[in-house]
Amino acid sequence: MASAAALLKSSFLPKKSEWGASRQVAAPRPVTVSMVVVRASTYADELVKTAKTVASPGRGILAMDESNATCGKRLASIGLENTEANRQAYRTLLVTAPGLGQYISGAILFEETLYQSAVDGRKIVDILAEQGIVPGIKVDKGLVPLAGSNNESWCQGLDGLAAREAAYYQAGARFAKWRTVVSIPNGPSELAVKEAAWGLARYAAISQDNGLVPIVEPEILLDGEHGIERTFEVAQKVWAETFYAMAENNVMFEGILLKPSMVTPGAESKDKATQNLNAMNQGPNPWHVSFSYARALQNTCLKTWGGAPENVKAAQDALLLRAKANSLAQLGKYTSDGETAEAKEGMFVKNYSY
Ligand SMILES: O=C(COP(=O)(O)O)[C@@H](O)[C@H](O)[C@H](O)COP(=O)(O)O
Repeated sequence: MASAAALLKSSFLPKKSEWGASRQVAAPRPVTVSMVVVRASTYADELVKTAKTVASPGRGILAMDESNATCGKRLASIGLENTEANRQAYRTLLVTAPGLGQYISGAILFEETLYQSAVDGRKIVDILAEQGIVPGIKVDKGLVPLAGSNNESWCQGLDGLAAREAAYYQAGARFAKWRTVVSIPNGPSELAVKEAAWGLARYAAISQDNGLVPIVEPEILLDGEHGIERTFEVAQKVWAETFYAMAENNVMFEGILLKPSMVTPGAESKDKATQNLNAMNQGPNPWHVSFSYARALQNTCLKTWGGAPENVKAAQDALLLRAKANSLAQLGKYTSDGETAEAKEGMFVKNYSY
C-alpha cells in the first residue's frame, strides 16, 4: 500500500472554487468553534496534545496492527507457525528495539497486542511509553462487500465502537485507526465514496468522544491502469466527501490524523514510500507530513529475524535502519545512498488484500 500517515499535501484538498456541481461534491458546512468546544470538551486538550506528539518532527508511525490472520501470513513467510507465542516474540522484538522512539512516535497495535505482555513480562504498552511512543489501536472490523455497488466494499466496526474505545483508552491507547478503501477501476461509485466518508466521520467522532485521536484513512487503492490525474481527481473527491461528513459530525479537526494514499499512477507503478515522503518534505507544508508504514518498516526486520533468537539484535538493527530512513524522509533529508536493493524494492502487490 502506498499510503502514509498525515501525508496530506495542500493539493490533496480541493480548492473552495472546486467544491461544486462539476465534481458533484458538496461544500463542507462551516463548523463554529463553540460547537466544537462543547462537543469535545472532555478530551479536547488531550486530543490536540496526542496529535501533536504523534506528529513530532523526524518521527512517524509504526503500523504493527496486523490482525492474527495477516500476522500469520507474515510468520508463514519465515516458516513460523501462527501461535500467540510467536506473535508475542515478534512484537516484543519490534517494541524493544533500542532507541526506536527516536524515529517512531506512535505504534498502531492489534487488540491482542494492546493487552499483551512482552516475553519478559512487561506490558507492551508500558515498553512503548518508556520508548516515548504513543500506543494506538486498530478499531475497524474489516472490509466486506457493499451491497448495491459495483463490487466495492465498506468497512465494518461502528456497532459497539464507543464501549470498545472506552476500554482501549483505559488500557493505554491514545489514538485509533480505521482503514476503508476506494477502488478506482470499480468506479468509484457515489455510493462507495459516501459510505467510506460517512463511516470514517462517525468513527472519528466516536473516537474523539472516547479520548482517542482518530487516524482517518480512506485508502485509494493502487490497483488499476489509470494515470496520476485520475488518482488525483478521485483523491480530491474522496477527501471533500470525508471532510464534509466530518464537519457534519462535528469532528474536531485539530484532533485528527489524516492518512491519505499517495497520489501516484495506478497499478504496477513502484511504491517508493520513502522517496515520495522525502520529496513531499522538500518545501514547507501546511501540515506535518510523515509516515505510517507496516511492510516498509518491517519487511527486512522480519526476514532478518527468521524466528531465531540469535538474530533478534540484527533484526532490530534492520528495523531501526528503515525507521531512521523514514525519519530522514520526514525531515526531507533522505538519500538512498548505501541502501540495499531489497530496501529499495517496491511493495506493490496486485490485488493485495490485507
Ligand atoms: O495501514 C497499514 C499499512 O500497511 P502497509 O504499510 O501498506 O504494509 C497496516 O496497518 C495494515 O492495515 C495492516 O497490516 C493490516 O492488517 P489487517 O488488518 O488486514 O490484518
